[in-house]
Amino acid sequence: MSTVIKNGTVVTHDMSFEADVLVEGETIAAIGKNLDGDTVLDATGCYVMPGGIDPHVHLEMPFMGTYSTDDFDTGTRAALAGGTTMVVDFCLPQPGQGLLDAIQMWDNKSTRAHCDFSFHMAVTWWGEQVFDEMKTVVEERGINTFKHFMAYKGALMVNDDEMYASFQRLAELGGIAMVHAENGDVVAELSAKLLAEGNTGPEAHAYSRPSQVEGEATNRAIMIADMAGVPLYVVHTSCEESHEAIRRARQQGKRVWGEPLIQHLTLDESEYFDKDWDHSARRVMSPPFRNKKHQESLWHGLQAGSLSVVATDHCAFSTDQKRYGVGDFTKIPNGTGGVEDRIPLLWTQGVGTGRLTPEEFVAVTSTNIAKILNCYPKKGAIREGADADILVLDPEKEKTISAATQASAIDYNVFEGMQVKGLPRFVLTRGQLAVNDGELQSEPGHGKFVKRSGNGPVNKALSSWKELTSPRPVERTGIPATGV
Ligand SMILES: NC(=O)NCCC(=O)O
Ligand SMILES: [Zn+2]
Ligand SMILES: [Zn+2]
Repeated sequence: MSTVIKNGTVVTHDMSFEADVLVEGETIAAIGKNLDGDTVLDATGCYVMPGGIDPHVHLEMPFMGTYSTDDFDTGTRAALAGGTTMVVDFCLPQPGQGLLDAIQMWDNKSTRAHCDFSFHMAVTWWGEQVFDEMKTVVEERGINTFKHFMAYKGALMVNDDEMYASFQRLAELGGIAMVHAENGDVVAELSAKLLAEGNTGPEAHAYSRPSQVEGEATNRAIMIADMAGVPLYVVHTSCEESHEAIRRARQQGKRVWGEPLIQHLTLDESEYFDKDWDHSARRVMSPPFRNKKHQESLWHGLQAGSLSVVATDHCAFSTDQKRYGVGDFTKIPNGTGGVEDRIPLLWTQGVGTGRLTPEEFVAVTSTNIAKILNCYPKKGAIREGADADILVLDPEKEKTISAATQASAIDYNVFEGMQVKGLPRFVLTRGQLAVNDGELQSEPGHGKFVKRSGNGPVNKALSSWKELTSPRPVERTGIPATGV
């Protein structure tokens, strides 16, 4: 069975051109003029691009005494509805739990995925078992990215010595370090002080996490990664201080990437000052939404290339779950949804305004992260042999975002009421039609795990450079006799 997508404009990260795309089975078989197939999808007036990759989601995440509501079934369905064809979740070992054990749990959770997925591993504690199992995780399980939480003290947070040890191990294994960069000690102090002063509402969540805590932690992680000789990926970069650290590091030749979220690009801190407790609590996430100055900085970073990827950190809690924090903002489960809305919102507010070109849009929603994760060109590419993960985006199709019509399982949407122009006409996941003329028809269980080997091109380059520039003893002649 073959499918041909006809009459569209193919957009890749570096060029656009008119061509048909032929899909045979699960992969792209040909790109060219006048192609034929068993099924014809008409892409007249549309852009044909690599399906979105969201490298930061938490599906059924155990967190703050509950589990995030969207699981691999509803979450990946929502992804496809919004033009995303691959998501990457985080395996979170409990303190003392082995990494391979945690992967087993995530394998069990992900059997109903509608689109392809992969995992990052989180290093939530440190010991010999973690050190040993990291090798198996990279070399046998195909996970080359390891996240470190510098926040959530007393829960997921690791300290600098643990982070440095883990980063060094990753450098040996050809892995990539990831960080949630917020100074967890300072956040804990500020939170306790705010609560003691009677600041209990959701706005205090934002007060407890000023941009300095993120800027400081980002700088610290960059320096530790540089000393360990490992590439670094900074998740949910939300502010100028953090962006500035990443920008500077990249200008110095350090291998660092920054990931802004669609939420931070389009929503701001005024959400926390709403008189409705539920409205504000639903938008509690870490880092919190910032002011317009920070927002502009993130857009500029995407334009300049100092920020590389737009993600969502999709971690959707229902209103009832958010209410665990009535009377104490530190108990509001942190997280917001976005996986379904990232592509239409970024197209509308990025390409629609002229901030981004269509090619830059493809780069930051798909191709850049496929390269970073070392699964390019299987993913993130429209080219022969690539997986047929394809988004046909109709730039004229519009909607108003509403919880009433979303695929996500939660009872609200943080983007409620926002107008978007640029929606999927068709979405293919490994050749299977998941969105047909705007209608979702995906299947649970279709999604497969994507293995990603270590030692990608950036790891190889960085380790060569570190080897070349490593400290060496000076060869000397005429060493004086000891002076005693
Ligand atoms: N971001 C957030 O608030 N929740 C999800 C967990 C994390 O990524 O920190
Ligand atoms: Zn985080
Ligand atoms: Zn996250």
